[in-house]
Amino acid sequence: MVRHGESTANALNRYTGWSDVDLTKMGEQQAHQAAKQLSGMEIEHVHTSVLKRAIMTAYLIQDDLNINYVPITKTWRLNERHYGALRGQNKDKTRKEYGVEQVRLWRRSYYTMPPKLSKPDANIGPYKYLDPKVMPLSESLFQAYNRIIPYYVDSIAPRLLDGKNQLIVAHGSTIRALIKYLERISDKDIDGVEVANGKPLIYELDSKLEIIESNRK
Ligand SMILES: O=C(O)[C@@H](CO)OP(=O)(O)O
Repeated sequence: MVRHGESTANALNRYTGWSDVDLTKMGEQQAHQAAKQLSGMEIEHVHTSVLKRAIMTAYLIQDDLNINYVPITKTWRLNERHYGALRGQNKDKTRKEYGVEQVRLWRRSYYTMPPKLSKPDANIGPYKYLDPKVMPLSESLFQAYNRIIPYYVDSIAPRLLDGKNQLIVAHGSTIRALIKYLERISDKDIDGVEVANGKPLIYELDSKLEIIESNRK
């Protein structure tokens, strides 16, 4: 699992969520670094979100590994957690306005929802055929988990059971949800888990999809 490289919003310290922002030059370099760490692994399927910071990271990694031919699935289910009305705001500014503890809860608690949008985003582009009823106004990690894990169960686990290594290029909270599921981390303890840009988390699983080894500290 790889979190996308640094985005323009990360560089400006802004809440991002479903905003579709580009990678910075540093973000592209982080993707190349990630590819170096993955070299030698036989990857048979790539999964990413419908957000271009993850898609571009995936493409750069595929290109460096010379596995451009490997099928890639882009799904809204792997999108970052939706940051609601915080989207686009500067994180330090919100700390000053709402306090450090409130911001910590919005960013890292499992059940806290960020303030909602007044109406959902338009059903256009990658969301054109997505049931409007599931377009979020904002999401807690719990809500994001409930859309992410069915994708893991339906589309990633069957290929793992078939012995296939797969690359998931996604987002901080998407990957936190997957870590929570794979490592059975409690609702409380997940608030201490951080995921760095462009640093592959490699899990080796047994035939029951339990972890044999991982490089996550
Ligand atoms: O803004 C976001 O969408 C995420 C990831 O960059 O930020 P945070 O780490 O604050 O959840």
